[in-house]
This record gives sequence, C-alpha cells and structure tokens, in this order.
Amino acid sequence: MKQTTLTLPAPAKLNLFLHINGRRKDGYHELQTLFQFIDRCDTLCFTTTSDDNIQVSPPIKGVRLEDNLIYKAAKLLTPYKTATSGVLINIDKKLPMGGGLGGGSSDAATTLVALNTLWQCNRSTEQLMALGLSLGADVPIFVRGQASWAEGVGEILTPANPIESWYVILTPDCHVDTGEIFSHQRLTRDTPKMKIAPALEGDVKNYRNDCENIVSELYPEVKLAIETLNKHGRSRLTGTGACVFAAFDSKEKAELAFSKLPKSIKGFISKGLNSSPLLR
Ligand SMILES: C[C@](O)(CO)[C@H](O)COP(=O)(O)OP(=O)(O)OC[C@H]1O[C@@H](n2ccc(N)nc2=O)[C@H](O)[C@@H]1O
Ligand SMILES: Nc1ncnc2c1ncn2[C@@H]1O[C@H](COP(=O)(O)OP(=O)(O)OP(=O)(O)O)[C@@H](O)[C@H]1O
Repeated sequence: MKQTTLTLPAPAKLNLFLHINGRRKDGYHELQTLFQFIDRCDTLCFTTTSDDNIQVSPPIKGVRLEDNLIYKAAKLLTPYKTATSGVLINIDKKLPMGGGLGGGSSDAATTLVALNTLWQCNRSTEQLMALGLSLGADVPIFVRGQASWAEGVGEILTPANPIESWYVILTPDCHVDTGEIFSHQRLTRDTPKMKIAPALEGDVKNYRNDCENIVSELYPEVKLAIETLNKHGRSRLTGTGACVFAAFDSKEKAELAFSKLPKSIKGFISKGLNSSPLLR
C-alpha cells in the first residue's frame, strides 16, 4: 500500500468579544462572539497505515486516547471511509490547554479536514462542520476557517472581517474548566442580543467578555494578567480563559509592550488572521 503523509496546521483563535445572552434548556448558552484566528498553531502530521487503527502520538498528558479530540474526530469519520487505511497522527502541541485559544477544537477540525481527504470520505465542508459540532461548540469555526460572527451556541456563523491586529497574548499558568465557568451561578448570562452589524468589525473596544469577572475572581493568575496587560493596552479574556490579549496596530508596538512586562509573566506575540492557515 502506498503511504501518504499530510502535514497541516491547527491554529488558535481569539474571541475578540464574548457576550452571553441566555441559557437553553439543555444547559448550553446562547452567545454572540467574534472569532479571529492567530498565526500560532499546533502542527498535525497524518500518515496512512496499512492496518485499520487510529494512532495518536505522542499522548497528551492527562488526556486518555479515547478523550483526545483528535482521536474522537478520526473515529467520527470512520463510517464514511472509502479508503482501506488506518492513520498515524503525530502532533506537535504548541497551544496551551484550557487557555481559551481553542487548541483542542482546532486539532479536531484539522483532523476532520485531513482525514476527509486521506480516507476519501467525500464530506462537504458543511457536513464536516456538523460532525465537528458534536465534538464541541468551537469546532465548526475551525473547519470553516474564516473569521466569523458566531451566534446560537457558537455554530451559527457569519463571515466577518475584523482588523488583523498584532496581539500580545498572556498565558497565565492555570487551566480554566469551560464547564465550570458556564455553570457558575454568578456568570453574566443576560446581555441583550445585538444586531450583528458590519460596523462593529472595525471597533470591538466597546464590547466585552462576559466570563471575565467570574474567571478573574476564581483564578487570581488571570486577574493579575489582565491588570498587568491593561497598563499597555485594553486587555480582554479569550473564551473562558485563561489567556488574555491586547491588540496593537503594529508588530513593533506589540513587541515594545511585551518587552515592558515583568519577566515572570509568560506569553507571546501573534498576528490576527481572518483566513485560517488550514485553508492554505
Ligand atoms: C466559550 C467558547 O470558547 C467561545 O468560543 C466556546 O463556546 C466553548 O467551546 P468548547 O470549548 O468547544 O465547548 P464545549 O466542549 O462545546 O462545551 C464545554 C462546556 O461548556 C458549556 N458551554 C459551551 C458552549 C456554550 N455555548 N454554552 C455552554 O454552556 C457546557 O457546559 C459544556 O459542557
Ligand atoms: N487534542 C487536544 N488538545 C488539547 N486538549 C484536548 C485535546 N483533546 C482533548 N482535550 C481536552 O480538552 C480540554 C480543553 O482543551 P482546549 O485546549 O481546546 O481548551 P480551550 O483552549 O480552553 O478551548 P475553548 O476556547 O474551546 O474553551 C483540555 O483540557 C483537555 O482535557
């Protein structure tokens, strides 16, 4: 059997803002958010094998194979396989876990896109997005690969064109559990829905992340990161955290702000992208 290899990026995302509008009967939340990708990525290398197995290497610390979103995404596609190969998936993990950068969801999306080709599953982008939604609310946006407004639980997407700023992104050394934040009694979950208007794309300064207060209260590391970054630019939480970011209009300005931060604070600089590197 001919061995085929495909190496693809799994980029991170930022929620440029995140409003929570209500809670559905199934416990999931209605939200409005603006997603943009950044040029910081995990890298996944897919190699077809002559057996029927799905192998993921190296294992992710603290995550069982059956819980790894890469494995779960591959499993989801197996009923559609027309090729008779298995796959070995090698992962170079760069994105922090539980950081609100969507690393796990992006890994899952990249796996769906790669195996759709390697296993000749013939699923359309929309079909892959629907499969991805069963793995997590953030997976469809990574499959679609276009910066977007999201509504519903995050799955109703409208392409958007926010400014592709440079970002200083801080990675506090803690892991925020998304479920814990969404189920918190004091989470702000009554922000009125707004009409999605293209005018908002240029200026997200007046919008906020409704998870920020609760996350800052529960995780002092996040509070400190927000306070520290606020001295250099308007800082905001992404997703349910733990990462926080501030936008700058050039790489130089981002680098200058980053250089002034205390060395004890970890982070990196990244460029906003409205088209995912996965599409290239
Ligand atoms: C907060 C965001 O990161 C914004 O981009 C996402 O909506 C979260 O997406 P995700 O990590 O893919 O989340 P999921 O794995 O689908 O859900 C994790 C948990 O978060 C809660 N959850 C998530 C999304 C949503 N719209 N409402 C929720 O209440 C649910 O309790 C769920 O059990
Ligand atoms: N391939 C994977 N990479 C990262 N995390 C994974 C993976 N598979 C399963 N997980 C589990 O998913 C959890 C959330 O991971 P992820 O990195 O996507 O968080 P996040 O950046 O906070 O995502 P989001 O913004 O979507 O809430 C991890 O803590 C881990 O237990």
